[in-house]
Amino acid sequence: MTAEVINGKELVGEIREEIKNEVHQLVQQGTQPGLAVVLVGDDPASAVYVRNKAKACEEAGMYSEVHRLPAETSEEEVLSLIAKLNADERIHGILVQSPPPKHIDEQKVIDAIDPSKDVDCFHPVNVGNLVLGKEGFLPCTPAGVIEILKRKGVEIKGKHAVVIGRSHIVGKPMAMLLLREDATVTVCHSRTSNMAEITSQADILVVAVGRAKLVGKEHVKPGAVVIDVGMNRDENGKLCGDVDFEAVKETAGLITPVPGCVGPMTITMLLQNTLEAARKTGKSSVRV
Ligand SMILES: Nc1nc(=O)c2c([nH]1)NC[C@@H]1CN(c3ccc(C(=O)N[C@@H](CCC(=O)O)C(=O)O)cc3)C=[N+]21
Repeated sequence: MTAEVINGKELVGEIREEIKNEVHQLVQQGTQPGLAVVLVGDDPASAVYVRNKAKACEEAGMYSEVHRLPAETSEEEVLSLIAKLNADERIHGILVQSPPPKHIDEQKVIDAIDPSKDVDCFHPVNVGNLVLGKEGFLPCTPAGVIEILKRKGVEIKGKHAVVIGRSHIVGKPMAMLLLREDATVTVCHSRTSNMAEITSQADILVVAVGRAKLVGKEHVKPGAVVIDVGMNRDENGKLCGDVDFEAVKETAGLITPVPGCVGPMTITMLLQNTLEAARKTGKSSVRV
């Protein structure tokens, strides 16, 4: 058996087209959704992501601004920029690229973001609402994974979903979202023993660890849906996920490629959240 490889470009293109139409309508009502991205330091990978986010905003008809701050910027200066963006009526979404340089307390910066502008869904208020199942922003990468599953017609309810990884950004909120969709959820991590035994029971396997080729054929039940959130460089400097794609492709039923699926879908969910934030705050933006 050979897996169907999900065409991420097609999926993402479809959703971005929908978002673009909704942005257009909102602009006609007098509000242009606006996103501010804050990048502290000069990590080259972060610079690429930030550029991709700004470009996606523009293509969707949104306003975007990128604040590039030198690596030695003080925590105080970042906090004062956040305060300015919180008060800026043109800005509906604020994202501080993670991770910041070590001298900056990331949690402190996140706590300073107005929760109604926290399009990453990293603020404790939004994380709390997510866990309680209340309305609010959904974290971009996990929300993107759910979107992929739904658009591909994968049933989640009653299925065994296994998440590998327990980060605050992906693993934990991913488990929460799958639970909200009525999956039976197991979370594996670096201290899990007999991981293959557990993951090979999964109907849906989401891998978010950050280690190239961690997941092989022995980890995957024949016919399972495998979602690869990893973003690594292999020995030749080529982008690759956490899943040994060539091996697992033979076993899985449905699989996501890296690059070209979860990454662009994450950015799409960021656009979605920014649009929602603009809708909620209503009339405060640029008048056209
Ligand atoms: N506050 C914050 N929010 C984030 O959402 C956030 C962050 N910090 N820090 C870093 C991670 C990483 N991340 C990616 C998003 C898109 C791609 C993406 O589009 N990847 C392309 C490839 C891009 C390339 O060529 O390098 C793909 O998978 O096809 C990758 C990585 C968001 N993150």
